[in-house]
Amino acid sequence: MTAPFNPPAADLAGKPKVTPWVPPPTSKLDIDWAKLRTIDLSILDNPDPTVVQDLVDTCRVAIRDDGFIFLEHYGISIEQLHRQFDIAQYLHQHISDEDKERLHWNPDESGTFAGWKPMWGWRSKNGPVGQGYFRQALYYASDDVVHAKGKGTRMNGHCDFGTTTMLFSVPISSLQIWGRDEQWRYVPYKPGSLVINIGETLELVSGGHFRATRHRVVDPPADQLSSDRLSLVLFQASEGDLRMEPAYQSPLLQREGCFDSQGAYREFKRLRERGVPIPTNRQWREVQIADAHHPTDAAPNDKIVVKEGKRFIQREYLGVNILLPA
Ligand SMILES: O=C(O)CCC(=O)C(=O)O
Ligand SMILES: [Fe+2]
Repeated sequence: MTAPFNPPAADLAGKPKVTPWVPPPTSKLDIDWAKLRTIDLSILDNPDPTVVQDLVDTCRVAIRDDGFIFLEHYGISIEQLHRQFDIAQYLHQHISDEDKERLHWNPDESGTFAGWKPMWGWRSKNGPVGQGYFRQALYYASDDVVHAKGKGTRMNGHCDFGTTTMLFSVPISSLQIWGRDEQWRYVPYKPGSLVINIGETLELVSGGHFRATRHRVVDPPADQLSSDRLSLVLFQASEGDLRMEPAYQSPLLQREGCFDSQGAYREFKRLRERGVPIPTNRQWREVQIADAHHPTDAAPNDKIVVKEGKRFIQREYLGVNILLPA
């Protein structure tokens, strides 16, 4: 049984009055949505062990094959969830120019990924230490200048470098995942649910049993182009000093060994075989954050390679080659 989430009341004295966020309309277009499995946590309370076992089996397949999973009935009501959107909307509507400047994302000095980021034209240079954090992002309605500069991409294709990421499912469809059939597909909206996205650290630690799936953010479908998109995301941190190594002592790896078909795990295995030192969690995320580019900026570490007629972006971090669909 999940413990009830019981935050302080919204109308406590001294709290600002926050206007409710109204979910924008979903896309009515006929879209070939990504098909994700759902983990309904309330099933864990079911007295029938076969029903619970079914959930466990679904979970295992979703973790290994999809890496993107809907989570439902996790102990937070849709009203409580929407309050987080109210607050995010309030933040973006009320933040002053002075606070934008004071809190401007400055990884070189703050050493974190947190901070206010403009629509484009990020100032970051080098050396940030990415920690787990909660992000309230506002993707503005499609803008001709940004569209032309970024060619419709709002965040370049990537795998999250941490353990798990919790994305609040949102009505404006911009998030796309790269399927096993090498096609980008939009993630559909499932009101009130969280989209759990497995990151590279977990793929590595689990010896490839958990799949980190590539994803990106693009302009929404044609009927949503004029809507702003609020996106609330919780990134889970990992211990910076740990090496990006599988947890060989885990009962699962002892029993089944490592699962060799996947991205990050396979790349790191090659590194080990070549005798190159395995980076720590901190080194791995720092090198990636330092290289994070807004799609409107040049990305000097990117190389285009063509494999079997398909164009890929190749990046190289600490001797590991990352291949992303272009
Ligand atoms: O805004 C989204 O839906 C996804 C953002 C994302 O993939 C990221 O920040 O890592
Ligand atoms: Fe991501």
